[in-house]
Amino acid sequence: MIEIDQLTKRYRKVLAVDQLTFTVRPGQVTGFLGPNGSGKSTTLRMVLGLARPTGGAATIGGLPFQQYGTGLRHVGALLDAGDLHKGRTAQTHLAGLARSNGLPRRRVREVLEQVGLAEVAGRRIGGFSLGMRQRLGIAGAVLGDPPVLIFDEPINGLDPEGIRWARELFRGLAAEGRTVLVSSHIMSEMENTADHLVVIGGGRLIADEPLAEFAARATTARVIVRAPDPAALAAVLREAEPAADVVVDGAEALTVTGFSAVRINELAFGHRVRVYEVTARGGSLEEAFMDMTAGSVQFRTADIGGA
Ligand SMILES: Nc1ncnc2c1ncn2[C@@H]1O[C@H](COP(=O)(O)OP(=O)(O)OP(=O)(O)O)[C@@H](O)[C@H]1O
Repeated sequence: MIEIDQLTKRYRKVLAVDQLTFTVRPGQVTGFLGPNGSGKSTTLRMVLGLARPTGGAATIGGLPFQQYGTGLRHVGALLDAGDLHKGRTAQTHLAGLARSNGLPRRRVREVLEQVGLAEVAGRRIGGFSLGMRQRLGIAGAVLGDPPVLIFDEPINGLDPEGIRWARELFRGLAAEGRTVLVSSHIMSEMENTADHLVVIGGGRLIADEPLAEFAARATTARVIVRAPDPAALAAVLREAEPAADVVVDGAEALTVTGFSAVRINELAFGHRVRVYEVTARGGSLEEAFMDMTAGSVQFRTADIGGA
């Protein structure tokens, strides 16, 4: 279990993490989501004792990370796949980690097989693709067979086959009862991977809930209606269902949540209100995530032009 309690990190003017509180439980994959610059890496670095919190605390199994002696037996992590000694081979890199963490040498061969790098074990890391480096980083994380695993953007650079492999690996590790925390800035990467979601924006907690609950909310069907007199139709719908969400969108359109397209048609017909078109739309998780974090996105596309 990873417990994050009022965790805060300030870098001069930037409040990177702002009183963040959440718990990562064993036996499931927790997706840690947020747009670029939302504070995911900073949070993970604090959990791993690589950055000192300005306030609050992060503990793993009730203790700060620094109190675990041979770290890799307790917590495995992939932080930055680029941060590897390029002159070493995959084999020597992992052998070094095994030695410094008091792990049996046979684990090196086992994890190289597990991540699909056995055949390139003797090649220098400098010649590895980003996907191969991610696999090597994942190998390092699982080397000590730890009960807690943290992966920062592990899907980055993997091809579709690699993504499927990583997803199954994470799910398998969770099914063995381990605590698995996986960060990403892309919702769709988490859709078939995570059981639970923690969403942050601007260093603050935005959502902490099972993926199924997030999905149920996100995919609530909206119905778009085109009608010559949308206000008249809105009045009919609001009278029929005061709790429904009815928004007049311009001169000839309505967006309605809480009614089926069929019911809207029937109500309109019953009240002799004319409609041109009734279209049902299911929202995607990606859309819901973007809506949810819109207020906190640091680098908007429009800013890039430098206007
Ligand atoms: N060492 C540092 N010094 C100063 N500011 C920093 C430092 N590390 C991170 N920041 C700032 O803190 C904020 C959060 O950054 P962080 O890397 O944690 O976000 P992230 O969610 O991991 O983003 P990404 O998805 O782009 O990796 C950003 O504004 C970043 O510029």
